[in-house]
Amino acid sequence: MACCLCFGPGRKMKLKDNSDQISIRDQADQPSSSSAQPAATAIASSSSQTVVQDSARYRCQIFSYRELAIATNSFRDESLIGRGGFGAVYKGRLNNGQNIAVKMLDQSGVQGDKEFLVEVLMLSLLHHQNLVHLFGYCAEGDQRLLVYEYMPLGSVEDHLYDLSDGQEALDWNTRMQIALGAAKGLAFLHNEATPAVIYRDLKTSNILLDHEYKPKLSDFGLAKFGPSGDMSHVSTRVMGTHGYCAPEYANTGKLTLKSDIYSLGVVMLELITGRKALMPSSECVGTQSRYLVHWARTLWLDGKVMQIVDPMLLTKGRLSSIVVFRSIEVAMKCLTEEANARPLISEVVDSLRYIVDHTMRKERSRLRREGNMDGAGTSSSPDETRRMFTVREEEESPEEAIERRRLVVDDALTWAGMNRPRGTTPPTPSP
Ligand SMILES: Nc1ncnc2c1ncn2[C@@H]1O[C@H](COP(=O)(O)OP(=O)(O)OP(=O)(O)O)[C@@H](O)[C@H]1O
Repeated sequence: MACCLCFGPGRKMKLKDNSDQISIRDQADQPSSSSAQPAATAIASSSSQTVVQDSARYRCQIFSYRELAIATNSFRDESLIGRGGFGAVYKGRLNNGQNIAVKMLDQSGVQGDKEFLVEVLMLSLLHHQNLVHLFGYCAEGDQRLLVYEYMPLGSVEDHLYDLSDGQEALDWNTRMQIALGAAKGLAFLHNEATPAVIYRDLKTSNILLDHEYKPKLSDFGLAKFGPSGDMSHVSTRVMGTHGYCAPEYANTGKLTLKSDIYSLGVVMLELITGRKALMPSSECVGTQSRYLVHWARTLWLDGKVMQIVDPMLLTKGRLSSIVVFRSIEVAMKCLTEEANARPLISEVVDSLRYIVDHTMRKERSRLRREGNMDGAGTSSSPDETRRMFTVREEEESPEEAIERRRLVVDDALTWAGMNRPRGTTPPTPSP
């Protein structure tokens, strides 16, 4: 395979990969590494003979191995911040003071080279506030390294499971903001890139957080261009992560944008439940399956909404039943078995925006009622929170009460019409 990066005049950038073309809006930030050389000249991959050619508008920079060794203190263990399927990840600092994360490919062979190249190509072209920024790469001899902006709060996974002593659980609002940011990143890939990009590996360990918990998608090594022309899907070898793969993709290898929507539904469930996509068997009593999706769906269909919610959230302040109900419903729609019935990413973004706005409105009106702006974020006891979980009508303004009833009726109708399996009753929030 030979592919080259080339950019035409004006604000559009184009990628040619044989006959395929991608054009996206150029929203790139200037890379801040002064030590890196200017634009790419060539990546020659021994196995695939892939070549990335130079261009004035190609923002990705080449780093020397020596430069990155200096930045990471010779890749010492103290600089190691994580390890994934691609290889080890190190924290480093460039000469200009810029913090970086350096991923070192330890997987030799065609797959590793391919993922390296796809990552460079995709992230060189795709720039959005919810995608991690790739500063550049190093391809010297057999060495393959990727240089990213450093994300100080690590991955979302690091904040959901196995918390260290004293580590605070994420509150509801932050979790929903993370879901919204991840959905916006996906919306950019699905709707702004032409042809669309299927991310293919959405999971909590691939959503990184900046210092304000703003989420950014990382790891584009498995990303694919979406179907072109009349094609409804891309056929490909099934790759991804257990627990996140859409059923039709896992079973047939047919990949569509809706496969990403399914994975987003799984991520939302993880944020809401605080449970892993593939649960330890000790946690899934009552279902035969270790899949979080099956566990949550069983409770949802039984109307046991409260049991789905992460108990840690109940210690972190008030939750509105409408908002919780709505968010689980959005996740469940994303997780519909029939791919075509899943929502578009734009619809998910709208729903999540509503959830985030509604949560903030509720919090503001609570603070106003209490006349205590300093009370923001104060914890209540689990019992108190449980008591407040179901919003009492007298606490609502008349408009909120009307809105709440309208939502519940909408939901019941939606469920009765679309999702409800025969013989089950539509779920209602349990007290
Ligand atoms: N840009 C970054 N800034 C800060 N930490 C990072 C960055 N990139 C990766 N990490 C850390 O390194 C860990 C490993 O990341 P990596 O993307 O290599 O693997 P993964 O996504 O966890 O797993 P897999 O490769 O199997 O999908 C992450 O969980 C994260 O904690």
